[in-house]
Amino acid sequence: MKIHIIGGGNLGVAIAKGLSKFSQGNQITITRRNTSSILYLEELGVTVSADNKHVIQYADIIILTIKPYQVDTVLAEILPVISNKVIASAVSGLSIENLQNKIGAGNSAIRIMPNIASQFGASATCIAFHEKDKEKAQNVVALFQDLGTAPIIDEKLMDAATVLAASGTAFALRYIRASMQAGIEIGFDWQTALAISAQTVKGAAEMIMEEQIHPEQLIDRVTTPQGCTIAGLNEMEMHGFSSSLIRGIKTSLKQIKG
Ligand SMILES: NC(=O)C1=CN([C@@H]2O[C@H](COP(=O)(O)OP(=O)(O)OC[C@H]3O[C@@H](n4cnc5c(N)ncnc54)[C@H](OP(=O)(O)O)[C@@H]3O)[C@@H](O)[C@H]2O)C=CC1
Ligand SMILES: O=C(O)[C@@H]1CCC=N1
Repeated sequence: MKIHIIGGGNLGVAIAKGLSKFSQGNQITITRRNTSSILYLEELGVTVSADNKHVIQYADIIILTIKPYQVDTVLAEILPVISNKVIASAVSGLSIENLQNKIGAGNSAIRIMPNIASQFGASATCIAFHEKDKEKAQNVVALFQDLGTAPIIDEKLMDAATVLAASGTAFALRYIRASMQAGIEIGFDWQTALAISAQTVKGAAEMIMEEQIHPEQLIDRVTTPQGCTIAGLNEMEMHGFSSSLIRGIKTSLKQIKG
């Protein structure tokens, strides 16, 4: 397929890199106004352009990875030269209905919420679309399945997905950083502490995904009675570990909803 990514920033580049590695047989074009920092993507076989319209008429899927306030400018530029296109938007807060109204009935609006782990084929990309576009959305779903998981969700959960799955990357990284900092305090150099913390999180996530059980069942396997784990966990909870995470996620959601 021919994939046209508009907005070669953090997310757009992660998707382009992921597609070049994990989704064979696609032709990828990525655009931004100042291309100098992403020209290296050409070495991965990705076409880089400052012209949003460059080969767009051949695109099977157009992916929007621009900021909300950049949408109208970009659409004004591309709409005169496209018709009958699938436009997959990762723009946070932009509803399918709003995008569909902007792009007209001749094109299809699909909403996607990937995260930057797309680059490593490890994103959790939530996807929503209207029933009329069910068939056209299948290519988008298949594409993002190559980049990790791609659950189809009800659009009313899209803002929640943004926070859980996209902002969630930063939340998980902050846990890893805190764990690393503690690791330094108890005797490791930062590199060793970081490597141990990251691998431990990866191992925990793999167990959850493999066994598909409640985390507390796995936690129970680690917490030896009178042992160090339960002592540490209880101390963390007394200082608001879970509640601070929950409050943070709910605050992020409020920020999107405005
Ligand atoms: N970062 C993330 O983890 C995630 C982000 N999102 C959403 O994705 C969108 C992009 O986020 P993010 O990648 O972080 O933002 P960035 O600012 O990193 O990327 C946006 C890119 O768009 C380019 N751009 C701006 N105007 C135009 C234009 N007229 N034509 C073409 N390109 C343009 C900018 O480059 P230049 O100025 O050179 O044109 C910039 O590189 C946002 O809506 C965000 O909410 C969603 C999920 C995860
Ligand atoms: O922070 C943001 O607004 C964007 C959306 C999710 C991740 N980054």
